[in-house]
Amino acid sequence: MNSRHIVAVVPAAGIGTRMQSDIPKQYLTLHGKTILEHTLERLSSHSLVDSVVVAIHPDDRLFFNLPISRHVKISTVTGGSERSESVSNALQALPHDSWALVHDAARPCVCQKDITRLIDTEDLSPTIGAILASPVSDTLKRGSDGYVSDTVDRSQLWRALTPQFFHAHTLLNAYRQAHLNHLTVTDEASAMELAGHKVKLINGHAGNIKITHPDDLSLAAFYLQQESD
Ligand SMILES: Nc1ccn([C@@H]2O[C@H](COP(=O)(O)OP(=O)(O)OP(=O)(O)O)[C@@H](O)[C@H]2O)c(=O)n1
Ligand SMILES: C[C@](O)(CO)[C@H](O)COP(=O)(O)O
Repeated sequence: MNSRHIVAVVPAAGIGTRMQSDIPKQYLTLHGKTILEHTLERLSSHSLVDSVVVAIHPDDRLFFNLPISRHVKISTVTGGSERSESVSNALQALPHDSWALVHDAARPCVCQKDITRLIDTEDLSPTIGAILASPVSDTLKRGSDGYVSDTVDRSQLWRALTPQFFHAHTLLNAYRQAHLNHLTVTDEASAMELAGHKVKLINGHAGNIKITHPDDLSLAAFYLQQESD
């Protein structure tokens, strides 16, 4: 039984440059709902999630038109110029001793079973967290000037997914330390690793894709359909 106070932190303040769309990708529609609505519905409906804090762009005029923006569990903070800043802004708003379940708005296909397995990971502590991840199954090449320079041993490589689950105050301090050291981190685990903490790898559903490029939309639509079947 989980006695922790768990807050889902949703970085949703990006502008989706790589999607090349007229609006930020989290507001594109799949199966009649925005990507952000799909994501927030899955997090806010999870029985182990006590509340949700969404980091939205300062100029975002779309979020509060969504009915889910009025969900009793959901509140917002202003995002920053980088994902790490958006997450840090949300972490500062959390009650002391919360646990942060950080999940990209751009990952609407996350399944509830994976969220439960991540939260229920054994032996977590303020200095030991856990992330969903997927083992690499392709042969990986390092490239230089358009040619293969070498083949990377994939046997111990994983793709980091989200959610990533950490003690909120420890994670905030880790992000602050990375920022003070001018280190760019692209996920919560990187900040925690740099701070010398441990991160458990929890095998997650490969369909939990991050919608980044236009081609990802049809794949996400497929995986969303699988969940609703
Ligand atoms: N300053 C930022 C940048 C990103 N994000 C969020 O972090 C998640 C993962 O980032 P990414 O996929 O890179 O989204 P964008 O930054 O919007 O995409 P791009 O890099 O193509 O602009 C997304 O849900 C995005 O909204 C955020 O909250 N604040
Ligand atoms: C957090 C993340 O989704 C883990 O794979 C990834 O690092 C986000 O990267 P992005 O460039 O901000 O999309």
